[in-house]
Amino acid sequence: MRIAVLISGSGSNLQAIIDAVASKDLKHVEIVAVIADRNCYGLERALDAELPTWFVERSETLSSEIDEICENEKVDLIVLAGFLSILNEEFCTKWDKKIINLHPSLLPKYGGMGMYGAKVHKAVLANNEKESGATVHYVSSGVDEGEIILQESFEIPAEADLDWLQQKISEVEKPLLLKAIRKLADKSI
Ligand SMILES: Nc1nc2c(c(=O)[nH]1)N[C@@H](CN(C=O)c1ccc(C(=O)N[C@@H](CCC(=O)O)C(=O)O)cc1)CN2
Ligand SMILES: NCC(=O)N[C@@H]1O[C@H](COP(=O)([O-])[O-])[C@@H](O)[C@H]1O
Repeated sequence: MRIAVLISGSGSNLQAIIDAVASKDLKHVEIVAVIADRNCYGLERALDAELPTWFVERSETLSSEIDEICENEKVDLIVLAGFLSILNEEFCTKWDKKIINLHPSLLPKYGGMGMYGAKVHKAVLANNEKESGATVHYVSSGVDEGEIILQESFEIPAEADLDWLQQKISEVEKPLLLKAIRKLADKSI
């Protein structure tokens, strides 16, 4: 399965995919494109791994530029791994059930516009939630509204702070994302 990974940040989840492919923990998967919408450390990770990499500026044409790359590279699955631009309706319709997103909460809670990165963790802690987790879902035109593929939850201890939650989410979401990609890759054989 030919995958494109879309990033906007440090790329630790991209690195998890890179490492899983290299170690054959993720079989029948090839990263054929890494696409960033801003300068970010994830780009360095992609270049270090000598992966085909694109930088697409945030603009009205972002979705169509990403579409062209994914068409040209014959992408089978688009993985949003910390990607922070909203893909337009035309793109989401065309690539329906071929785009997945990793989100750092138990959707439908703490999803939608404005809910990304530490903003999610701060909201979860502010509401004194007793559990949280990560979600992998199909991407639809609405933000974080697509069909859920997999979720992994954990209890939040009373003494948990932002650092604890960020670390716990980071630990939980990487195997969850790999499990989702593996599930879709196995289906595609
Ligand atoms: N059409 C869709 N596009 C995207 C989805 C989606 O479900 N449907 N998921 C997001 C990822 N995401 C949460 O998982 C998310 C990303 C960004 C935002 C947000 O509020 N973004 C801000 C800008 C942030 C920035 O560029 O620094 C905004 O658009 O104003 C919310 C949720 C990826 N795309
Ligand atoms: N709403 C989307 C969102 O918040 N995604 C989150 O961004 C981080 C990216 O980390 P990374 O760049 O190190 O992979 C991850 O925690 C991911 O769940």
